[in-house]
Amino acid sequence: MRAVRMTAPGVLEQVEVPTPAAGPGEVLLRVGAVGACHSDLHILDAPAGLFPMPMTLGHEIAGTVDQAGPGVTGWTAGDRAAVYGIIGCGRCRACLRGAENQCRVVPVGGIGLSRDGGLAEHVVVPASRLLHIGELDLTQAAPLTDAGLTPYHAVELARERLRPGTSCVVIGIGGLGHMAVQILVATTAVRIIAVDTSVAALDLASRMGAHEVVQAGPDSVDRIRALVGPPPDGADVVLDFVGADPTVTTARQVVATGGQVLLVGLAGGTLPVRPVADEPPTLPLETAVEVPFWGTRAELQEVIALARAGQLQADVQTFALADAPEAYDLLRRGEIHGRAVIVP
Ligand SMILES: NC(=O)c1ccc[n+]([C@@H]2O[C@H](COP(=O)([O-])OP(=O)(O)OC[C@H]3O[C@@H](n4cnc5c(N)ncnc54)[C@H](O)[C@@H]3O)[C@@H](O)[C@H]2O)c1
Ligand SMILES: [Zn+2]
Repeated sequence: MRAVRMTAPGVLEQVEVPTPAAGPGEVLLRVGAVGACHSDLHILDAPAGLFPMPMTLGHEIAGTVDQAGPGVTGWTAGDRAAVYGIIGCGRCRACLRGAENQCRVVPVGGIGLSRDGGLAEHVVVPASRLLHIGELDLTQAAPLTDAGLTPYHAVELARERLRPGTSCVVIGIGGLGHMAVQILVATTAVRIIAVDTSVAALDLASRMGAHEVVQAGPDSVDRIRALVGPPPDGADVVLDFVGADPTVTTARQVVATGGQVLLVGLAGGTLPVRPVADEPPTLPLETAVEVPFWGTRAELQEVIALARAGQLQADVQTFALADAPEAYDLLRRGEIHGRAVIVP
């Protein structure tokens, strides 16, 4: 079969590999759609040794069951499914309460992270990772599994503060951010302020229901404060889907006293958390800082339900498998709006 693999650090190429077979408890899936996540770029850029190599990338997968391995019940050939990408140990305290995204044994275990992913004609996944998608299109279902699930989980973590009448600043309106805006619209009554460097991304944010948009630049802190109020007032919640120095700095300067910053983006920024020693403090008093990672299977089921109810729809741009390297180049240059989805 054809697969797009990371063959060396930074190198993504289409190669021929043997079609895998489903082992006990596993399912062979014919891949229908795979989202191109910015995390794949971080994986490509990571130093050798952090991730298996060569490895087929792609952790945002939807497809059709081709073959169920020995012992699999409940799934048969032809069933359509979305794939929950995390594979925890299944035995630690976190996994046992369903928080496989906090597994303490396999911290970043998953499909396309620690084993071959979905940028291929087929992928083998544990049957326990499959979720039914009803009538949803595979190109719509795939982005739900990360671009939908991760912001949904972040919003769940912030639920306590996202009361009616509060404000939420969403930084980075890309694959995850444009889903975050819709999730906030569908599940809260907060005022949504979208921030991005790109005008096209801000247009997308407005279409998705953001109440105000701010183009990121030297004056973004002042412009956001003009909307949410100056310290000690500010945004009740900041969702940072970039995580670079300029965005984490913005986040800590616009978050309200008693507010919450959720650092989702992995762009290597540093967020100093030393409220007592600093003068003035790096973060307002009583600020919560969280570092969400992906989400739980139960949350993915809710995300799928939200999409089936017509309240969450990825803005998708599709590419053939052979064009996956081009899709990632465009993503790196900031020229993908919404989510690039590869259709093998
Ligand atoms: N924590 C997790 O579980 C998790 C899961 C998935 C992705 N991620 C990470 O989240 C980040 C976003 O992923 P994505 O796939 O949505 O990426 P994306 O490339 O689709 O979107 C990024 C957006 O951020 C905007 N942006 C870039 N620099 C900016 C700046 N300085 N100020 C404001 N906006 C800026 C871009 O214009 C773009 O719209 C990545 O770092 C990714 O690795 C984390
Ligand atoms: Zn575990």
